[in-house]
Amino acid sequence: MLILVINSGSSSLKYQLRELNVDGTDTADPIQASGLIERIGVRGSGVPNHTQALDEVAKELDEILDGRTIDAAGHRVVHGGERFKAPALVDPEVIRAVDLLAPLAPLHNPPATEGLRAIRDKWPDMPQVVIFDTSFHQTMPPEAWQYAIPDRWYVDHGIRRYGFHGTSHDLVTGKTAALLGVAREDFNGMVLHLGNGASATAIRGGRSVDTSMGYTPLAGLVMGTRSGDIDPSIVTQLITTHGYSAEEVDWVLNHESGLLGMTGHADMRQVLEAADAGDRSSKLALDAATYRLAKYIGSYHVAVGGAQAIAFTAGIGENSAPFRARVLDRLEVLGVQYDAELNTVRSNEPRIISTRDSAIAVAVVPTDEEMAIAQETFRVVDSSGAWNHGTNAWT
Ligand SMILES: Nc1ncnc2c1ncn2[C@@H]1O[C@H](COP(=O)(O)OP(=O)(O)O)[C@@H](O)[C@H]1O
Ligand SMILES: CC(=O)OP(=O)(O)O
Ligand SMILES: [Mg+2]
Repeated sequence: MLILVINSGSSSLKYQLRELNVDGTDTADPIQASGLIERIGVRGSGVPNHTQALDEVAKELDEILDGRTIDAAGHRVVHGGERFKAPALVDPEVIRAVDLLAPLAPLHNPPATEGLRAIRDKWPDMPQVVIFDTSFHQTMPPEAWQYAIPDRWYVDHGIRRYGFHGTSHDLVTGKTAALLGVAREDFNGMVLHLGNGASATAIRGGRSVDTSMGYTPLAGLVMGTRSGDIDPSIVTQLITTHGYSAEEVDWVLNHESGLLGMTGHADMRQVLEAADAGDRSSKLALDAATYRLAKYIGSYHVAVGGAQAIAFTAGIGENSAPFRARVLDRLEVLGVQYDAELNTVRSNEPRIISTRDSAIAVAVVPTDEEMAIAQETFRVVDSSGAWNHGTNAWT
């Protein structure tokens, strides 16, 4: 079985071609091809839109496929609104529904629908599945997702907390419960997905009950280029008093803030290096990022009714022992104790880095969104009987 995984970012397209066994499990060497097309729609890049980017992907794949056909495509879609609580098999109505969610994720959903349409046109018989970053968080109770704003803004515009990175939070929740040897339904804890975009999720009974991103992926933690939480009046003041346009403010908060805004570096490795070399703004940025994360962990300890574990995942969470140490040092008051040596061990396996006496276990658990998307795609197509071989998903 060959599954094409597509992750359309606002100006990039990542893909993986993965091979699964006929029962939907990974083969020994599942990644058959992978690639990244960047700077889509940026002037002078030569790739004006996601449709053209997919043309390039198709060309690259043609050589690797050598006559074999792809069995299905799975797309990461950032925003599924309230409608999509689970992955869905794509038909024309689903594409339209994703399109209608564009106002909630103007940078992310339009490229995703462009990708869905491009694949439909190129391989009309190939079943496609959409997997949403928001789905996992649809279990949050209203007290967690409702903002204290007039109800009509929710009713008329869909303004509420949605949350993102759900595919990763879901996968890591399952792996962490397994690592602890507890049933997923009995697992309470937090998952910290710390990549370029970063979010923390409170997990109670194996489900999301709160998460740090909000209406959009701009809210919450200090990220590579995003501010995370700020006072909303900053936005209105910049526009009404200081002459900025709404577009400029939106751009700066999403692309020129966070670590980049504070230090000149969006990449955590560079920030850590500069801080070690004595750079004051980098030290302050690390303090701000770890302080805010520690505050979220403290509040989620309350939200989940007492955490059994804290799981670190994604680029920074999996790879940066110094960043983890700086966060964990702030959690002593919760009885968290970690083993400084275990923290620095490099491994691709889920592992515990806390001491036996720690009141809350601390785990490092690798995520793999592409693997999860491929397996979900298989499961959805398989259970709907839509494997093409003669049938056409579009008729
Ligand atoms: N060894 C490391 N030490 C510190 N940070 C790291 C390390 N490896 C990766 N990172 C950080 O991980 C982040 C990227 O995470 P990743 O999950 O790959 O992001 P995304 O999928 O959102 O692009 C970057 O900030 C990068 O600096
Ligand atoms: C939703 C989101 O923030 O995604 P990413 O981390 O890939 O930017
Ligand atoms: Mg990511």
